[in-house]
Amino acid sequence: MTAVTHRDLVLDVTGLGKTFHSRAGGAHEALRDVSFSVERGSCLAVVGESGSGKTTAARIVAGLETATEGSVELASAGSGCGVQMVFQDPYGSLDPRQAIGAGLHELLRVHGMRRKADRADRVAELLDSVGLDERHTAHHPRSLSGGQCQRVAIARALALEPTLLILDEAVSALDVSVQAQVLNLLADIRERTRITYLFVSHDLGVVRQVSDTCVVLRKGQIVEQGRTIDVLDSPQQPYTQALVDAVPRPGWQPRRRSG
Ligand SMILES: Nc1ncnc2c1ncn2[C@@H]1O[C@H](COP(=O)(O)OP(=O)(O)OP(=O)(O)O)[C@@H](O)[C@H]1O
Repeated sequence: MTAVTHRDLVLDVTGLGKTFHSRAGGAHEALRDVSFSVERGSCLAVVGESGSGKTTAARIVAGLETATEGSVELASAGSGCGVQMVFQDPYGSLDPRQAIGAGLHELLRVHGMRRKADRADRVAELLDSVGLDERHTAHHPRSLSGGQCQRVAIARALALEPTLLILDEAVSALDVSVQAQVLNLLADIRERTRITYLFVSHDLGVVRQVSDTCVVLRKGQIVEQGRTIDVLDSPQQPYTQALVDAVPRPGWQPRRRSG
């Protein structure tokens, strides 16, 4: 048995900085000196309030945005494709004109799977891995629920066997019960495949459930990082404490106004 050693990092981000420049000549520093790493098979959550820089950090790691400073090192992917990303809007990430099965076939074909029979096997396997089946291949996105669409988006991301899967508010648009199903699915996939997750979320309840470690961003800078359970159970910084306090706990009642 090989233990996950400290050196078995899938992602190592060092000193990341990003400044956006507007046409009018203004500058906005979205990230400053952000460093974190993720061990193979683990899940790192990036948390923080709206505008703290979570998506910018994720997009830089995915190669969709360039950093102004710093470096992103990603473990080599073997036969897979490195990084894939799943976004918040399940419908927006799928082609509305294409049936689910045809979309997956095309994706696999473009990535070099020539034989139709091989693709059909892989499509069945991928749908099965996200709790869908043959019946869903003929569906178009609009005839699926939000949760089913997000499962398809995850299947498409997994099709390319990424080393790292970035989930940017990937369950935020779903109802709580559907959210729980997709989170369980992500946990199952991680157990089966040892895939690594970078999980961007403003929802600390979800973050507590899915992640091993977390990074707390505020105005583009890391204010706290460590094991999720430690950070959320005993936050060292007032900002983190305020985020934790904002999460309703079991038994929480909305305050009623008297009179
Ligand atoms: N392309 C861009 N051009 C200019 N400013 C940008 C751009 N993208 C993001 N920003 C700014 O950078 C800051 C960080 O944005 P980012 O989307 O990374 O935050 P976030 O934490 O993901 O927020 P949210 O949860 O609302 O998506 C914000 O002030 C945002 O307005």
